[in-house]
Amino acid sequence: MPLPKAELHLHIEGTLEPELAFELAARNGVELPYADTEELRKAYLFDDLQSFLNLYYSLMRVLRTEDDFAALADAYLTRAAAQGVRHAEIFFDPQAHIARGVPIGTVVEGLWRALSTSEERHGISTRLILCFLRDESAESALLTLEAARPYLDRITGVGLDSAEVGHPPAKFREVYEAAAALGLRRVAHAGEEGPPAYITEALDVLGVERVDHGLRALEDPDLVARLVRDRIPLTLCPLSNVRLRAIDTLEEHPLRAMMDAGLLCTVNSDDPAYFGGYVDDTFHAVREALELDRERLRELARNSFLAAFLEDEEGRRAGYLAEVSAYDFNTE
Ligand SMILES: Nc1ncnc2[nH]cnc12
Ligand SMILES: [Zn+2]
Repeated sequence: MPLPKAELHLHIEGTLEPELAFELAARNGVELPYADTEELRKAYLFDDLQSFLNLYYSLMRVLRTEDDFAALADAYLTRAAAQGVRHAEIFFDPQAHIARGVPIGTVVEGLWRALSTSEERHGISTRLILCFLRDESAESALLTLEAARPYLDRITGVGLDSAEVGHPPAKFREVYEAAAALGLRRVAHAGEEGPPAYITEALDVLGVERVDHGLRALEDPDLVARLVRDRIPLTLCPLSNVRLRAIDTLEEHPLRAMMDAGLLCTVNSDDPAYFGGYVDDTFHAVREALELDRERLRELARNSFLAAFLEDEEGRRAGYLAEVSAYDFNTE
């Protein structure tokens, strides 16, 4: 039995495995520029975030109907359950679908079909987080939030993703203010490739409660002191950082140093179909590479539940935390 954990940084479109991509392509009559799944997998060699995003957006063309989004989410939840995930906060990128003529309603209804039965079918509680694409305009983000209005009872929060450098958080001040006014929680990718100043700006200008990645935080001691003092969680994605060449090797990942600095770190899979592992695979990889002992792993699992948006269900959070405390590593 794997260590119980929450996954807080997971792009549902990044869980599209080659097998499902080909199945949906056939079903929807979409041509893929790869002969088979093996050839597609060979394309998973990235130089940086942008080179990954190019493939990520291109492969999404196979997702067209509610059934497709339901199948995508159900496949993720099935895998996540086997990885010890008890709670998942799932990102989706509506603008990437709307731009292809797939309405946001198709996306949300499809995802919701899988999420609404996730507890009974997979033993996983879920939240949905709508991400704005930061390389699109602020106006487009506002229109997206407007388009999401009929579905807000299913959406817990907003996030910010896609190409980071050159698209600082402040560009999205207005849409984050509107999201806050609608009672939505706020997170943002920051400090993945971009500088630590983007993390500070996401806190100051967007009012984020959690930072996605925050990999470069250690470069700014004042920022670290603030993140520690305010207990702002970071959703780190170590396998992603290596695959997108933000760092050279997993052994050089700052996760251990960040934990030593008192930061509230969590470990997540980001886009597991592309980066070589789901979340428990990631736990195992960092455990080996950074020589983390069992209590460090337990701390990461505990942090994942502390950082989760479970304020409306504190009893559930307490139950998950008790599962972590009681976990016996000998049953792994
Ligand atoms: N790691 C990542 N960074 C930014 N945007 C993303 N979209 C999907 N994965 C992403
Ligand atoms: Zn991400």
